[in-house]
Amino acid sequence: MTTKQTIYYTLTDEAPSLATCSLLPIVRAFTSAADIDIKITDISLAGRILASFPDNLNDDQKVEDGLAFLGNLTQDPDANIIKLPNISASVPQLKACIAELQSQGYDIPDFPEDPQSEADKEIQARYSKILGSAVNPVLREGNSDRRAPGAVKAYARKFPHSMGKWSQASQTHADYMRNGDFFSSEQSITMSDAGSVRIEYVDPQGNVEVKKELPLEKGEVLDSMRMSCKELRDFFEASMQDAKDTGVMWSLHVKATMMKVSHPIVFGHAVTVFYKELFEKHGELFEELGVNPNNGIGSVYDKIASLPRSKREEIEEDIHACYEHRPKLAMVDSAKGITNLHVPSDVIVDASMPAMIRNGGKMWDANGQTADTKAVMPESTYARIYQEMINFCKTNGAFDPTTMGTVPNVGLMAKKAEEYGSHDKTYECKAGTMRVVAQDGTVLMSHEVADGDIWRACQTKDEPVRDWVKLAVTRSRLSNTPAIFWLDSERAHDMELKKKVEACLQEHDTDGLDIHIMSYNEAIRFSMERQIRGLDTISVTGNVLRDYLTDLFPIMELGTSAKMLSIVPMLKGGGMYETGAGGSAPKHVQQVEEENHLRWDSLGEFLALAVSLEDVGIKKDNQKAAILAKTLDAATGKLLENNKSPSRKTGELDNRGSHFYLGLYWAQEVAAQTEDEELAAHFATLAKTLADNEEKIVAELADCQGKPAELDGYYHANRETVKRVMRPSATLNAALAAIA
Ligand SMILES: NC(=O)C1=CN([C@@H]2O[C@H](COP(=O)(O)OP(=O)(O)OC[C@H]3O[C@@H](n4cnc5c(N)ncnc54)[C@H](OP(=O)(O)O)[C@@H]3O)[C@@H](O)[C@H]2O)C=CC1
Ligand SMILES: O=C(O)CCC(=O)C(=O)O
Ligand SMILES: [Mg+2]
Repeated sequence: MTTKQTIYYTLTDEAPSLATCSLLPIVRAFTSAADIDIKITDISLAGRILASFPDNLNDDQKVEDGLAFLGNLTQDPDANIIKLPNISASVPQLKACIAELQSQGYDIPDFPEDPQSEADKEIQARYSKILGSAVNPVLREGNSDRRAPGAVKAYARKFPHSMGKWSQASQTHADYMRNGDFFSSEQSITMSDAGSVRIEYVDPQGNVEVKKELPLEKGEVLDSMRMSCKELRDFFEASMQDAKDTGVMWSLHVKATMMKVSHPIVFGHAVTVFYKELFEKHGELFEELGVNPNNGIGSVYDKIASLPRSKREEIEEDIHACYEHRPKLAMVDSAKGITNLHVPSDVIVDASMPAMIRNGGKMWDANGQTADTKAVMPESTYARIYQEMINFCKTNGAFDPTTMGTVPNVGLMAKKAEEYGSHDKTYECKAGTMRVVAQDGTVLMSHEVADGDIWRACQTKDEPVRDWVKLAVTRSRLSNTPAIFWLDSERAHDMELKKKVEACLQEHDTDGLDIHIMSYNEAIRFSMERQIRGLDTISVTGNVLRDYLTDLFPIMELGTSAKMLSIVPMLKGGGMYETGAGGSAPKHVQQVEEENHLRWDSLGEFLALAVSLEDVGIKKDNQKAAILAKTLDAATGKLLENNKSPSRKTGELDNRGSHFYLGLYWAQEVAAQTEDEELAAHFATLAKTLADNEEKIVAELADCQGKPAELDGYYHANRETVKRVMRPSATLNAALAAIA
């Protein structure tokens, strides 16, 4: 019996949204034959802004709140969602998107940076729900299972990506705080019963302000920690001085998107320390102009644009004067003069550190040359693993993608676990005490804080931890691979989790499995030692390491994390299939605009779709869906084997061309299978048409390249225009229309 099933496919931003326009018509040609409806749900940055201001829009401008819809859907055991990467917006990105929408005639308000009136405060509150990583935490109602499927690993071995050379004499290193950071102040408790606690601030006079009441579940772990503002600034100063003295380039790596409250503050301190004299001299004016260093030095350029020319030039000269006695800064775009301190969302640690390590420990300087780098990640908790990998590469040389083993990840992610759910419990403090107090007045945790210190609390619920341990045991069993729980003996939080993990493991059959608990440095060394011997090791980690490691290892192994299979088995039974583990690659859109070539690789989408279809097959007993899943995997394997992935070079096969080959191979696979003759017959014609016209279609897809492509918008491009750009082959379009 077949019941119609809907797969919700997200419409996001930038390169993935362009790719969707080309891929979906092909996918729909297949899924319609299995009675599966693919429904687009808009969770793009522009879509989320429009959905937040319905009262400002005409009826024909109003849009559905796609994120709220999908958020509810995660609670449905039948949920089947394919989630592409989306923009996690910094303030500059949000403002750019607002300006674009306004220019298109949407009467939405400006982002009030310093709201005074109640009305402005309300507008800012709506916008702050859209800022940073606002999508993933809503949808991720499950833990994370990310790995490189066999076919992908085989492809990387056959067609290895380039790897930079590592020299033993490399000056590159990770630099982090030794004292005064979150790591050195972490406290943690586990709730023996359900109950509520209060987060309180006590001023030096002893007055108590309740910041928040927090209902907690039985078995929930609650942490609190503090970063000293003074020690952070002293650290930045010393680190910049050391880089200057030793002639190494300076680079800051934070996650201002996901850690959307604490990391922009950290970023802002780096900006005001680096450009110290500038902020000392023009502090008052900057205050008046509304310069916010947390938005980067770009904010200074932005706000001084309206000043009289002579004043502006004076400030620009003062900016340049700062470079004289500071170390070289790593560049995001040396041609355009965009530095690492321009915008907080340009350098995102999970992708930027692996990219540097893959590149022999080098980043780009202002002259477009590569240079050894002091990679600064103030918070030492996780920064230490990068130093371990750097040491390892200095000793052993660069990893070899043709022989190295793989490190898949099982990540604790559900219900905003750990630091990634801490934004609504993060405070930039005044001097006094921050504490967590039980209902009966017992002080459970407490920190002395000084002006400007950052204090935060993190929650980890019991149910996700149990599910995570179970997922680790299941993956270890199914893949016959050792699993390492990365739990640091120096961390209060991890020691609370360790008790739970040990108890939980007792409840599972672990006979014959190789399961360990190790501190981070030990765990990464163990995994890398095995890896260079071609052996695989599952990393079982908390939420931040999930994010970091699922870029770090894939970027070494596969060149990009876009090629990962990324599954979120939802706690309520549904499934979310994320595509890859990387982002939305803004550089790729630029290339389309300039040369009409999209180098985005949709392999993550192909992999996600196959597991999504497999799930429909099982849950709905839909045999056709099961066949489509199997044949899609086979087609993806063939695509990799024949190297039909997009090339980076204009004129060569791009994203659209790789979609054509996927369609061709998929049709051929369905036509060739014998389990369902009706299905085979249905696709035989498509297979033949596509094969007969291969040369013509590939030529049509190449001929359009080499000239600029107009998308009519960046954040909110015109979908009809994008369709024309992304579907330029009349022959392919006709073949797909014929089967519909
Ligand atoms: N799941 C999610 O929703 C995520 C969203 N993001 C968002 O994405 C944006 C960019 O983040 P960033 O840190 O630069 O990370 P990205 O992963 O987008 O970029 C790193 C580099 O990886 C390569 N890459 C990534 N995906 C692909 C792909 N599918 N095909 C080919 N190459 C790929 C590109 O390299 P090259 O340019 O050399 O081709 C790219 O420049 C931000 O807005 C961020 O918030 C980031 C991570 C996850
Ligand atoms: O949601 C985000 O901002 C990024 C998520 C991410 O990097 C990841 O899950 O790997
Ligand atoms: Mg990531």
